[in-house]
Amino acid sequence: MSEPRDTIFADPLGETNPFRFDADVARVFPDMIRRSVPGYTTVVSMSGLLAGRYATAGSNLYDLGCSLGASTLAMRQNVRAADCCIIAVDNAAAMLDRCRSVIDSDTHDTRVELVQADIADIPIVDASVVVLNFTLQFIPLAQRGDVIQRIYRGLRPGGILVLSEKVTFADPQLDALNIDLHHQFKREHGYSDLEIARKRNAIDNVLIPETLDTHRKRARAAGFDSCDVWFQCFNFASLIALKA
Ligand SMILES: C[S@@+](CC[C@H](N)C(=O)[O-])C[C@H]1O[C@@H](n2cnc3c(N)ncnc32)[C@H](O)[C@@H]1O
Ligand SMILES: O=C(O)C(=O)C[C@]1(C(=O)O)C=C[C@@H](O)C=C1
Repeated sequence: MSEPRDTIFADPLGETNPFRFDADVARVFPDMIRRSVPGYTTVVSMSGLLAGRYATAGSNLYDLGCSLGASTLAMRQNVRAADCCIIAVDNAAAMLDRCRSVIDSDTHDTRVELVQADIADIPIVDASVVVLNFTLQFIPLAQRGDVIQRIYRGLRPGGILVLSEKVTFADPQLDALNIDLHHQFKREHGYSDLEIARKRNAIDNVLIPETLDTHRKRARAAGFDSCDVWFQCFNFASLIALKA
């Protein structure tokens, strides 16, 4: 069955309110994110591969900001370690409702728990893998250090954080170029200039991107022994951070 198409910002007379993960967004989310985030499919499937490699028996795996469960499913399909539990967290009821039916129709063995909560509040306990795919960017800047520190503390030694984000560049020319390339990517995936402009306004001050350097420094400050980029396409990147 084909996914419902994202036309949320297509109406020239529509109001542009701040972006929210409501029922309208939840309905079109798979199409929206695939046509909006260069490399999304690769990031999700490689999150699964990494989860398969780092999951240890009896541990928890977290998918923080799970949306409709794409990364949860990728992890579930790859985990071979015994007695693991994937804890998928999102604070948007509309996203979690749809996530529940996605997970219910999947037949892989690893247990999945869905939790409606703010990732700034949930305890991270006995984890081998934590995935934060395109979610930290929505957390207030002042809370981000604490979120990463709690993840570090909740990971077992040998555990991994996968952190994927929209990023900015300190060099203004590179920043402008990458924003432009991202918009070209969206145009080539069928979004009009109007839709691109309206979405840009809607996510302004809602999605706050940072530089890769800021992400690396925050991970180091939280205690991670190694952290660097494993994937990047334009202004979207994914990092791995390792706890020795
Ligand atoms: C871009 S989506 C994440 C995509 C998803 N990780 C995937 O791989 O398909 C961001 C998600 O983060 C959730 N979110 C935003 N702020 C949150 C918070 N403070 N606590 C929990 N979830 C949050 C949103 O509801 C949304 O579902
Ligand atoms: O930056 C943009 O233009 C986006 O559309 C990106 C983005 C994201 O990275 O989360 C923003 C909101 C939606 O969740 C889907 C994609």
